[in-house]
Amino acid sequence: MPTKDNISIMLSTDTAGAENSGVQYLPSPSNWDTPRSPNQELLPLSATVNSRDCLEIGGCDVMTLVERFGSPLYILDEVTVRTACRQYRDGFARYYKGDSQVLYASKAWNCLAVCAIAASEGLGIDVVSGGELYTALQAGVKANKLYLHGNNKSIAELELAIESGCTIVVDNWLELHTLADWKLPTSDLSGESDEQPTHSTSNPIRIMLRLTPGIECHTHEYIRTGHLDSKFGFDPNALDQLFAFVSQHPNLNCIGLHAHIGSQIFERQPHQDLAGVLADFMSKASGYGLAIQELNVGGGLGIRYTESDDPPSIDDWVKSVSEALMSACEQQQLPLPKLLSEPGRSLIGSACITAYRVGSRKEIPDIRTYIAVDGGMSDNPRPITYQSLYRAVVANRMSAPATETVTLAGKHCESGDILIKEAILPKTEVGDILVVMGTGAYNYSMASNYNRLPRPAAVLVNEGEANLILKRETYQDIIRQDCLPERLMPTSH
Ligand SMILES: Cc1ncc(COP(=O)(O)O)c(C=O)c1O
Ligand SMILES: N[C@@H](CCCC[NH3+])C(=O)O
Repeated sequence: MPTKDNISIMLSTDTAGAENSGVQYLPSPSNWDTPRSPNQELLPLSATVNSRDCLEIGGCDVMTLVERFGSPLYILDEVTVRTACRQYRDGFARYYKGDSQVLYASKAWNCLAVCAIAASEGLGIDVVSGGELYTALQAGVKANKLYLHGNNKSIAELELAIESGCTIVVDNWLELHTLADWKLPTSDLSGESDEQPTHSTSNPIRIMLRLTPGIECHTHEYIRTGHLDSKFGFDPNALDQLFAFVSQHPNLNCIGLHAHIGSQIFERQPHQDLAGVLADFMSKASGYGLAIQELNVGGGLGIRYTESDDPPSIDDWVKSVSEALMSACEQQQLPLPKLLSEPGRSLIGSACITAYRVGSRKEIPDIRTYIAVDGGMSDNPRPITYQSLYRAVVANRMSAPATETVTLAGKHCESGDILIKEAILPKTEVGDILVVMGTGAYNYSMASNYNRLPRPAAVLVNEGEANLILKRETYQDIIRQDCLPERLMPTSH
């Protein structure tokens, strides 16, 4: 965390042209005592600049981390993740008069260490596949805090969820029928086993229903989910049929309703509207005898990727959602349900940076200068997928004034492999460490081996210590799943 000593170092380096150098992105000193909302910062909360003019995260010099762990390197700041978890958790405890539970939407970054951190802060985990569920279980997350999503869950995924005892967020009729007809284990039917059946009418399957709320929000069309024309959730026009079906199947224990409207949202109104819509749905469900105990408003709060992004703070978002749900329940004279939320990006996005080494430079007079780094769309597919904007700094010369506009390119065999189209940077040299900020969400989790690049390592930093949380892949890892039929072996040629 920032200390008085490194505050003065930072101030001594930022006198010349700080507004135009990497130093401009440091969290503001006036807010260091009361941490700012992580989703409103470009750099992690612990970011400082040391006497070598190098960026430090979690008390670790980024240059030194790259020398030790190689590049590209995801660097995750523990303080920032924990701060975001606490701001959500404590915010709901403060503003919402009923019970609440924050679930980390682990699709943003699912791995053992991140699941373990979220769980240690009292959060549950939202998983969206057998792989994410397995990881969370292996990280020691308790099944009663796990919720399985997915619009096309396989039988094997449902089995894992039922066996482990996590809650299933049912998305569609096929899944609902499958669960309603779920066979009891044969051992239970024969009565020969002492083992408790995983479910029965006396121990029904715990489900929630995902409903499409019909709410539009302003975000990229690929990451909008709450509008009627969405592949996710039950159509709100078929609620009578849905609630009637669920109420007639005693081996389904429907404890709650869920909706999620989209991701990277800066407006507060859509989530306030959602709280009202969910309260309406809950009231309708009670007409069918369904005792809904939990309402889940999903995730979606955006983060600052560039100076012009202006998301509400976590605290503001939590307050407005809590107040909206309390007021909707009061109007409809409903008891306050347990309020669940599922933030992903705003919990982890701003906690991580990606460090690259600068390589080749190509100057095309009067057109553009390309600077290439040693990663690209395989470690951060967001720019090429959603035209997402990022900002970068040169980590080993944080106070050097930015003097040129360049295009930051990846190393993939793809012209669209551009991380930042117009990066304003100091003149870079081969070997400089270029840091792209805000890469905690949907970077590692969407990473690929395109062009057979090994996926980068990730380190967790805190108070001067760096722990590896993901090993860098090797070439052996790259061919691990390859099979070479015998007739193709070199000796048979
Ligand atoms: C069902 C569900 N919950 C939670 C999230 C997390 O969203 P975000 O990362 O924007 O908070 C998503 C992603 O959009 C989602 O689909
Ligand atoms: N992958 C998207 C977010 C999708 C969230 C899942 N519904 C992104 O990178 O912005």
